[in-house]
Amino acid sequence: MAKTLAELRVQIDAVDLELLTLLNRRAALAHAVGEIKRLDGSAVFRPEREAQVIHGLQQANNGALKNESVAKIWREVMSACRALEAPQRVAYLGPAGTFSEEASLRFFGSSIQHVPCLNFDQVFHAASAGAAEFGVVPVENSTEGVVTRSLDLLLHSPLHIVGEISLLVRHHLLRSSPSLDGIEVVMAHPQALAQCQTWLTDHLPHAERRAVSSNAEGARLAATNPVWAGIASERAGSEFGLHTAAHAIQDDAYNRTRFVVVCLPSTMPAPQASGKDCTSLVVSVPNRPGAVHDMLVPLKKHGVSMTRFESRPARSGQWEYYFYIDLQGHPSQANVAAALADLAGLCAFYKILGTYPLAD
Ligand SMILES: O=C(O)C(=O)C[C@]1(C(=O)O)C=C[C@@H](O)C=C1
Repeated sequence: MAKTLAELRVQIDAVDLELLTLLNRRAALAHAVGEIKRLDGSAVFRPEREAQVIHGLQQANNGALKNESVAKIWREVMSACRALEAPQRVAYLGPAGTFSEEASLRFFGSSIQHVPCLNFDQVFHAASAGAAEFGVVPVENSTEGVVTRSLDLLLHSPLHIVGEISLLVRHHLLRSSPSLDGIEVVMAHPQALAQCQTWLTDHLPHAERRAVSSNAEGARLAATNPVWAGIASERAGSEFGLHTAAHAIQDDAYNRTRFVVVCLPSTMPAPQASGKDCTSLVVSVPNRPGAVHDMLVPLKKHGVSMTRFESRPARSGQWEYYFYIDLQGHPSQANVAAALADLAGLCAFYKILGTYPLAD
């Protein structure tokens, strides 16, 4: 005979108690690992080990749970275990409710200490000066292109890139009422205003577009005045008790932002090869005919794919540029190492920004 709801719940309660005992046993083991790491001064956060754990469990999974759920559950379990080893402080553009916060939670799980910052400069400063172990900043958006300030900060920073996250970014028009009537000012980060400009021209042609330090800050301000609106995430809307006056107003339905995770090499060394890696670097070449072409020759010669090539002014007043390059692969691969060595020999300036596993 089928079991009753009450009987099934009794069984669930028993399984939960077993799970709790097991999770606490796991937490105690992680705590012991943390002691070893504290004594030898090695990094607490080991993304490659976490990826291995999840992969192993997904291979072993033959139950009803989807592999995607297995990954989500263990990411959180390991986030909680990591926090027992040592609290991991993560700096990002705040306040609460920004996409940078969402990217941080996606990468580290929810057991982090939040260090919300006023701008990207502060994020870099927090992670370099020891106020946070890690920083998370956007570097490019599929609609608007590069986030120039992040690239400029990476150039001279002692921080290196140890990971990336790609987020589907849906912007909503948020305000204290659910209609579009009477909106005089729309506030958001300049990147979000740019990502929604066609919608704003079509639907709110007379509203002033006001740039503020973050989308969540725009949402916070929108809650203080009925003729103001903000462009931000659903999370920011609920954080500040706002209505969604228009959903998904970004001009491109597939609008994505790529974030990178940065830290001091002493906090965490470059991740080992995962099999699907990216190496980011910034270079400059002497200002002479063919120099940019020559720079790409080593990549072709050693069969290394370039997935990104951006230029930024060198600010010398001489029309000189820094080139930001993403390569597929890890320097532990012979062809990547050879291409990098050849490239370094051609460049007036050469800096590896980091090597890290590609986002899923
Ligand atoms: O294996 C380790 O190095 C651990 O610290 C344990 C653990 C885990 O919970 O499994 C926690 C944090 C690390 O990022 C990787 C894995």
